[in-house]
Amino acid sequence: MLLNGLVAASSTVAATRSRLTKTQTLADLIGRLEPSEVAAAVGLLLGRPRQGRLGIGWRTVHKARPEPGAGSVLTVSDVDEAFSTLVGAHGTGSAAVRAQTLDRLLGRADVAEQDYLLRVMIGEMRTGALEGVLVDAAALATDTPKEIVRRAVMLSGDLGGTVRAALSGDDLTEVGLTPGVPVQPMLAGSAPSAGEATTGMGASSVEYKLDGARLQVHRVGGVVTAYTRSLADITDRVPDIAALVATFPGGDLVLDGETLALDESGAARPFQDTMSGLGRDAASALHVWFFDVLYGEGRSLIDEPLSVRREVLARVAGDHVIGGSVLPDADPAAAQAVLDEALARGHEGIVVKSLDSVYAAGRRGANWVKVKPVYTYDLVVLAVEHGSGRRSDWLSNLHLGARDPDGEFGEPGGFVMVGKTFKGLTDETLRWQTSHFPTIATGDDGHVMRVRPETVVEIAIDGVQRSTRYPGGAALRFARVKRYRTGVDAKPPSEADTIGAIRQLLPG
Ligand SMILES: Nc1ncnc2c1ncn2[C@@H]1O[C@H](COP(=O)(O)OP(=O)(O)OP(=O)(O)O)[C@@H](O)[C@H]1O
Repeated sequence: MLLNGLVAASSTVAATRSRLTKTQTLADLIGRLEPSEVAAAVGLLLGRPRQGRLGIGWRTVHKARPEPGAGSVLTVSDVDEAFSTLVGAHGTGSAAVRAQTLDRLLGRADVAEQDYLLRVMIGEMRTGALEGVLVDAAALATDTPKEIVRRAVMLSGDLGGTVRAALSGDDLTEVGLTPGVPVQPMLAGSAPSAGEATTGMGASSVEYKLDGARLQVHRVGGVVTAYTRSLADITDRVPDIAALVATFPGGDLVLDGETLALDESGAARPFQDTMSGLGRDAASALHVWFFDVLYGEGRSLIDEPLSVRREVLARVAGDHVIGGSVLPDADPAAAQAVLDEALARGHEGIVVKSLDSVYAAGRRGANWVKVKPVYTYDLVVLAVEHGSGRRSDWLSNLHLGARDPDGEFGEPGGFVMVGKTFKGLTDETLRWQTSHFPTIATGDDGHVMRVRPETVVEIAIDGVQRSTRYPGGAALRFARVKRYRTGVDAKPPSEADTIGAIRQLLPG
């Protein structure tokens, strides 16, 4: 397929708010792709080349931009090949190879194609929200139920591969959970109180919500591998946990849990300590509690109710199962008692889970509901101001954006500014952000450095007020930085909190 077909489809998708039009446009496009082009095309559409990061900054690209060509000659495969050359170039002479590759590629592209490629190459494409639409489009193009495509993507962790398999006529229902292949974790919705979390839930498991880092641990043929929330392999940073899981009874396993640093008295330590434990070799202070099992006793358990999974978990992980209580029916007072107990032990809150529910990989829903007494939101840094006074050498004040998936207040899939903060930044965090943001800068007027919207930061607030200054009509009150969602605790911008969630806190 010619690149310009993909660029045209992509601009149709960006120009409409109708999910149906987006889906149909992409379904048409998918229907015209050769199976061999699918992975590259999906990568281009999502702004995430299948080769991974191309290591090209906006400066290089702005310098490198040659005169546009006539267009309509580049194919998706040409682009894919050029990207492979770019990531494959190492060592002496690699700079010249990269410059030449870039020049050849862009010299054959017209203006629209150049713009598209540049945005993909520097990672400026904001299409995280497109993943769901692509799943629907693949379902439509191959006449497969959406749920089946979605499930295959979650279980294989590979959207491009799933679309290719569907196009080639493979039976996607056969894609199952495979120990060793990490799956998107199930996520929690939220409720303002224990009472509201239990409403309508029926029998539930009310668990402590530990303020650590999510860990998915696989054991295959005795070999243990641990993954973060965003499915990065961190086995070598949690050797004690890997050794512990190696001693659990039975064969292959997939466990879901939380790792946390504890002090000598057994009390939870601040979140930063967990992170530095993961960062250094001194991982011995890290403990782990499991709250779910996805594979065990010789079979996949994701379609079993939580009640069954918890029984297996108790047999497999024994003392390492997370604390909490099982409630036979909705019982606000009992759930509140578990919340009080969790807070008294220094935990963040509780997660109330329906005992009837299956493990819905990658889903945030009503079957897991978290309750935390402090409001925290994961927002995206849109820009950062150069500091003044004591902070004049640092990048300090952050401009914070909430996700706007439907384009209610701007571009669909974009971000709406809801506030600024320089509170809560430690010297270490200031140092980190001062070196990080220039690597993703898209412009700098000497006061404000604009950055690609990809850094997620967890912000605590006291509330939200009406605002005429910000386009979403909402401004954060007393925003302060809790932590960056990077590294082991990474969260992608496509999962940041939405402007809708922030506006829910508006008074009256
Ligand atoms: N008992 C538990 N059950 C499920 N998750 C738990 C539990 N204890 C701690 N967690 C953590 O809580 C997270 C869900 O809550 P929360 O939303 O506050 O965290 P998050 O990482 O910001 O967001 P997300 O819900 O998007 O994962 C899980 O990802 C997991 O890391």
